[in-house]
Amino acid sequence: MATVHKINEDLVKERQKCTFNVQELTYLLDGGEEVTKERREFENILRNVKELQDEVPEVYLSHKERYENAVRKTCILQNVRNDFEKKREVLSPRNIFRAGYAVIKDVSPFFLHNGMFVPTIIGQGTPEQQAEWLPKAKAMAIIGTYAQTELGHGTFIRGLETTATYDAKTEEFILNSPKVTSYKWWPGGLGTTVNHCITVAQLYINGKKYGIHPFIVQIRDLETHKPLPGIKVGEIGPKMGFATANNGFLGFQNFRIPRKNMLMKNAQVLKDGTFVKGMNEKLTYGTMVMVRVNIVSDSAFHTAMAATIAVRYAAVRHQSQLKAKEPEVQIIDYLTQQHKLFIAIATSHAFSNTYTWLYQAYLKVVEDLGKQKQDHLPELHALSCCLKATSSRDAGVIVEQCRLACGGHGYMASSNLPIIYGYTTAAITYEGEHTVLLLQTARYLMKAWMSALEGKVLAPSVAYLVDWLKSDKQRWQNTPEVIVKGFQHVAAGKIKDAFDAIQKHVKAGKDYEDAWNLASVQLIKASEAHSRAILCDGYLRETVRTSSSVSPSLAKVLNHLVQLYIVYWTLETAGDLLVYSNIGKDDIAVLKEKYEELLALIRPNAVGLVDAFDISDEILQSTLGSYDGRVYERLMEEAMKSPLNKEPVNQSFHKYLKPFIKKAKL
Ligand SMILES: CCCCC/C=C\C/C=C\C/C=C\CCC(=O)SCCNC(=O)CCNC(=O)[C@H](O)C(C)(C)COP(=O)(O)OP(=O)(O)OC[C@H]1O[C@@H](n2cnc3c(N)ncnc32)[C@H](O)[C@@H]1OP(=O)(O)O
Ligand SMILES: Cc1cc2nc3c(=O)[nH]c(=O)nc-3n(C[C@H](O)[C@H](O)[C@H](O)COP(=O)(O)OP(=O)(O)OC[C@H]3O[C@@H](n4cnc5c(N)ncnc54)[C@H](O)[C@@H]3O)c2cc1C
Repeated sequence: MATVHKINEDLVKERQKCTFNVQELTYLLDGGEEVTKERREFENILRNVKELQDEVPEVYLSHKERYENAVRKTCILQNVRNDFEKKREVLSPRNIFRAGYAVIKDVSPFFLHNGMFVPTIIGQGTPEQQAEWLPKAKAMAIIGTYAQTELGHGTFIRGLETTATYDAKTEEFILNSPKVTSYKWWPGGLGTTVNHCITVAQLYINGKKYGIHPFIVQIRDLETHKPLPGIKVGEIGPKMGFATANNGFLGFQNFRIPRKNMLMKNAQVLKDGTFVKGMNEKLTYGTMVMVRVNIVSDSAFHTAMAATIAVRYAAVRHQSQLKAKEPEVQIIDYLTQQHKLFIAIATSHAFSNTYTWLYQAYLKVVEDLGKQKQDHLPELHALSCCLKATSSRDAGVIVEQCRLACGGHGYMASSNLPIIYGYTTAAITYEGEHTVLLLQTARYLMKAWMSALEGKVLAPSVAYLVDWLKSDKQRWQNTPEVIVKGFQHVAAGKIKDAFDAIQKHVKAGKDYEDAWNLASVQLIKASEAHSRAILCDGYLRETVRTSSSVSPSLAKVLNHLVQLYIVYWTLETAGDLLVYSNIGKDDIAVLKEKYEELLALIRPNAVGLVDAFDISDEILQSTLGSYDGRVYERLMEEAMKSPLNKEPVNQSFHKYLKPFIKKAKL
């Protein structure tokens, strides 16, 4: 039987101080009591699977052992999931994603199978193609990944070099990687795990290029797992994080696949080689839009994990005295510590709220596309790009801030903050590099600005541009609603400035593309400001909406958090607000005080708020952040697992140190 330890006394006191019902907030964050129950039930089953317990912490395993252990555990996880889903509902993707952490500790080699392979078959395949591959993929009789990026190109996907040349005689495509730069590079699981992949390649018919399209390709023998003839596949080696994701490379040499393997929901190649264009060629990029939306949810979760670790640790940790002769204080009582940590809690809420409405917008566009309507696609693309970019970047900054807030112990692998950081920082690059995605949104914003100048009706997310053009700047008030308007004014002002900068360069004789490049620093700043306005506006609106359906005590805390988020960003961007809105120096002084008041209001609820994220110790995997707060004991227990502590004298002493010291003495 597992030993039950006493909960740290500081944490007990913190939990007694909490003014709201933690469970109520957990249900709200999960999307309902049923979802929480389902999640807890599944996590509980996993907790009791003996084979999933690691005897040796993963950090001490070799690269190869770590991967093999991850595959072993992923297969067990999948079987447990299948059994669970046979008896009950299909688990929600978010619950699967969370539970995965309790098992893999890092990134699963099956991540891309569930994250992109299956969704691409659904999003890009015809009903016949779905009928052929989906049952096998869902049951994991075939395992796949999404192979788009190449050594030479990740961002500019129109420049991909893998070719798929149609041979009408045999009704096949011939796949080739003409140069080293054409090799696929990065896809998760591709190294040694998957036997199939979605390959994105340039389509050629009768010598004519038809752009990039997705193909479903079997790359390994299903029985022997050996690469099929014409396939060169392998793993790309160690990275900053993603240790067990098994990212790989892939090259093709005259590799033939049947015509039906081109995913043809959007564009088709008929038997005789006729190319049938789709409604919009950018629909081929559909899986990326979906994943960008999901990354907002991932960012919320990673921020919640880091906040849970750092807030609990800050409640347990005592260091220095505030006043002489008084005991050392809990570090959470330093205002600077609250400044580092409470924004982490609020940010996670901001992203969760944003994901809720963004995901609904995504579903609406998918529904519309089914009816051949694509009016809202450009707006969704612009929103998913800037919100993916901003949420992943903010999450990266916050996770690092939480690590720093844990002092030296935050640097320990056993704090789990390094792994969480490895994950969050990767998300800033993958699925569309940060700057590149901000520039995609900027492209949309420039068009929106032009439409606003022409007096056209704009999509809801940019409608503030019309208001800004029509009205004088609103009289400043330090209310959340007026501050959000202020953020919109900053965005509108920066959008106008970037637009004018482009025009200035064009008037001076530059090509539009060069003018764009010359204005691009301003363009990304405009995009960031737009993103912040969207985040604050959406978070505020969602909080107002949910507040009416929760208990008054919880509504009050949610209100403190949203205010903290808005005031924090007001103070962070005060310079911009002074330039573009009616805020005055005195308003900023008042908001500084307001911010300090909010920190004080949140302080008694800090531990309750992170408890409400309901991240189990098995998922958190942190010596610093466990529910019971046994920080020092756990640090020592984990240190004792080091192989270097298994023998009193390491052999290197006899081999190297002893002769070295002897020589030094002479
Ligand atoms: C809830 C639980 C979650 C669990 C898991 C969640 C997630 C995790 C899963 C997996 C993630 C793990 C690993 C990541 C895997 C990858 O990284 S896969 C590879 C991703 N690669 C990229 O993202 C590449 C980025 N590049 C691009 O997207 C494009 O090249 C580009 C930058 C957009 C440019 O494309 P281009 O064709 O050159 O277009 P151009 O800039 O010329 O624009 C033309 C018009 O097209 C519009 N447009 C562009 N993209 C889209 C789109 N996706 N949808 C709709 N429209 C689009 C663009 O706005 C332009 O419109 P105009 O009207 O002409 O202005
Ligand atoms: C952990 C991880 C997992 C991944 N998994 C997968 C996967 O499963 N499948 C897959 O296909 N891919 C995957 N990728 C690849 C990933 O999608 C690409 O790395 C990403 O899209 C960025 O492309 P790139 O590497 O070509 O960067 P580059 O485009 O070369 O970026 C380098 C620099 O150039 C700048 N830059 C590039 N173009 C422009 C421009 N137009 N304007 C201004 N600046 C520009 C960028 O801002 C950046 O600073 C993964 C990557 C990582 C790190």
